[in-house]
This record gives sequence, C-alpha cells and structure tokens, in this order.
Amino acid sequence: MTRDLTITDVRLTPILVADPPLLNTQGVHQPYTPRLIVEIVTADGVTGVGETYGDTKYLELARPFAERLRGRRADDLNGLFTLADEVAVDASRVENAVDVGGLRGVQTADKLRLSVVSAFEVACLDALGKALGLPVHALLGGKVRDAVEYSAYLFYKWADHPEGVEREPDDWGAALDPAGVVAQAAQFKERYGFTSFKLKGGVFPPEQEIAAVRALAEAFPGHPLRLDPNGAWSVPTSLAVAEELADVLEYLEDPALGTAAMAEVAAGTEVPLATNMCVTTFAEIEEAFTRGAVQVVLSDHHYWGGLRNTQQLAAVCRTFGVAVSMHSNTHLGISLAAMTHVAATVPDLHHACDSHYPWQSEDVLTERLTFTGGKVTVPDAPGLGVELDRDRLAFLHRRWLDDDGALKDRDDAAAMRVADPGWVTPSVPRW
Ligand SMILES: O=C([O-])C(=O)C[C@H](O)[C@@H](O)C(=O)[O-]
Ligand SMILES: [Mg+2]
Repeated sequence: MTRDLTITDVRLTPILVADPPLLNTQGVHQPYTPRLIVEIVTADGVTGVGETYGDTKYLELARPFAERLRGRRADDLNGLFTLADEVAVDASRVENAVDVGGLRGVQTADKLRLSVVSAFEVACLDALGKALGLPVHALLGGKVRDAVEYSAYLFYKWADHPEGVEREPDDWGAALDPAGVVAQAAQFKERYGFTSFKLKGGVFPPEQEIAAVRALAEAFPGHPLRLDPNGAWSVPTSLAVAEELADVLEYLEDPALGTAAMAEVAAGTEVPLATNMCVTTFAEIEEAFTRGAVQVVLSDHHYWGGLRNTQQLAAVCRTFGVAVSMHSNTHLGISLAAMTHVAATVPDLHHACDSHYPWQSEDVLTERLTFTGGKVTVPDAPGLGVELDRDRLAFLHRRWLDDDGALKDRDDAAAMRVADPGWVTPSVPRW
C-alpha cells in the first residue's frame, strides 16, 4: 500500500476557552483564554491535530509557517525546525526579557517559534500515526508505561469572576485560605483520584502559603506536595519557606526568579528545586546544571518545541542526574494527549506531571480524556487517539471572532484590574 503524506491543507483555528478565576502572582486568569488548534491534511485525506498558545504573537508566526508547510511531507519532522527559522519574528514581541503574561521564563524569538512548531509537530505525528495505524507513542519509540500520573494543580481561587464580566460558571467554589485549599484538594482527589498536589503560590504572603501547605500535609499525610510561587520570593524568603516546609515538600518550584537566585537557594537547602521558568530552552541548561540551580526540570512540550525535543531534554537531564517532569499552562485535550504520549516514553519519570485540564470545562474533542486514580491511560489508537468535535471548535472560534480584542492575548494583570483598578504587576521579588 502506498501512502501520500504530502501536506495539502493546513487549518489554523484560534479559539477562546472558558477559564475560572485562578489567582497567581501576576493577577488572575481571564474568563476566557486563547488557544490555537492546528490541523494538517495529507493528500490521502488524513487529518492530524495539534494545539498551542493562541495569543496574537503565536498566531502571527503560525500563519506564515502554515503557508510554507503546504507541499511538504508530514513525516519530515526535522524539516519543521528549519522551516521555522525562515519565519521572521517581530522584535517588539520579544523585547521584554520575561514573558510576564505567561509566567514562562525568558521570551526569545526561538522560543516563540518553538511554541508554534510544537503544535505542527504534534499534528504531523497525529497524521502519521493515523496513516500508519500506530499510536504517537510508538512513533516516539514506544511506551514504557501504560498510564501517566498527574498531580492535582491547586489554585487560590475566587468563587467567580468579577461581577458584570461575561463568563461560564464553575462548581469549584472559592479557595482563599488553608481550609479552602484543603477543600479544593479533597474535590480533586474525589473527582480524579489525584494523590499528589501542587499549590500555585506567590499570591498571599509566604506565611499564609506555608500554612496552606501544612494544612494539606495534615489532611493528606504522605501525599507528595509542591509549592510554586513563580519566582515571587527573594532568596532569603525562599530559604525560610524551604526550611519551614522541608519535611513535607516533594520539591519547591521556582521559589526565586532566574538561575542565579535559584542556585543561591539550592546551595542553602536540601529541598529539591524544580523549574519551568529558569530552564526553558536548551541554551539555559548548561549554566543551571553546572551551578546546581535545579534538581527537576519541568518541560512544557509547547515551548520546548514538541515531543521529540522533550525526549531530548529528558536525555540531557538524565545525563546530568537532574530529574524531569512536566508542568502545564491552560490547555485542552489535544495537548493532554500529546503530554501523555511523550510522558509514556520517558523512562525515568519519577514525579507526577501537572495539568490544568481539570480546570477546563470546555474542549474541542468529541470525548474528553479522563483521570482515573490520578492517571491518564496512554491511548493505543492510531495517532493521538483523540477526535476533533467540529461543532465545538466552531463555537469556540466564534467566541474568538466575537471578542473585541480584550481577551485575545492572555493578560492576568488586566483581569485583576477589573476587580482592583489600582493593581499593577508586582515587581520581583514580591516578598
Ligand atoms: O507551573 C507554572 O509555572 C505554571 O503553571 C504557569 C501558569 O501560567 C500558571 O501560573 C497559571 O496558569 O496561572
Ligand atoms: Mg511553575
């Protein structure tokens, strides 16, 4: 049987998906957040899907990239990276050293390109898998586990978005103190069976967040716990928190901003440090590893450039005795499937990955992925093993089209200003 893997069509569909009022150090999530759904179609009529960030700066790159992709082959995965180099990045998009909106570390033109490439790589792998009758994990060398463990991703949260703001209701309630955080964790455990918990910190003064983690440790003895203030603390504050929580933390995630500060913290504590902010590109690895700044690198396959780059990151980490796992940003089922396929192929994955997925009440799939016992079963169907729901996609795209521009770019500080007009993004360190 011959297959024609030539890419004949590429579809880009920006969407807005409902997001609850989750708090972080920069503000609060907007009621709707942008994502980009990528579809590639081969000459044989096979469609592959991918997903990535949907803010304007990603769309601006995805469009010329998609133009160049037509006529190339879905199995030319390496070619995606050379193609990406041909697409110019508007310098104003990377002029800020840190991507404050996304809490994703240093922003560079390459990282923007890789975040776009990742969606096309996943779409190509999905199409290739469907064409060959193989799951994506098989294309990545084969799974070494049948299910991937995720941790509950706890957030301080308002009961609802501010009055007068259009939004979808959610049934999680508020979580603004230790009791609220424990109640949220209990819901996560009951609904999805998660056995490890990550709390997004940097929202309240550290004593309050220490109290919340202590309350979690008491309510869920023996469950791995993490706290992630997204670099909001000074080195002395980070060290003080590490000392307070040393007996209950699996790791502390990005307590202070940047490799130098993380190295100082690491030198003063036995608590392992994890990051999705100071090691976000291959170029940042050498300094961080040689300075012993981090003990766990949390990949986000979007900004690392896809699933095969994530495997390469895992190999580099293994070489240096640094652990690897995954963090996430707001995402839908296509990305959860992609994360699950690649995580299934990483031999030494010793920490549960984290996922925002339970916070997303909307999706573009005919069937949502499910967590059982805190795990997602690795799909064995061809490709990613997910199916696009075109009506849902059209509905969420319509919402994007109807938006006047206020929500097309994630801006947690702007969302906070709706409730607190005087709010400015806190300077770092905040405490
Ligand atoms: O682990 C992390 O740093 C994240 O998940 C980054 C996200 O942007 C998170 O802070 C959020 O969604 O507010
Ligand atoms: Mg983090």
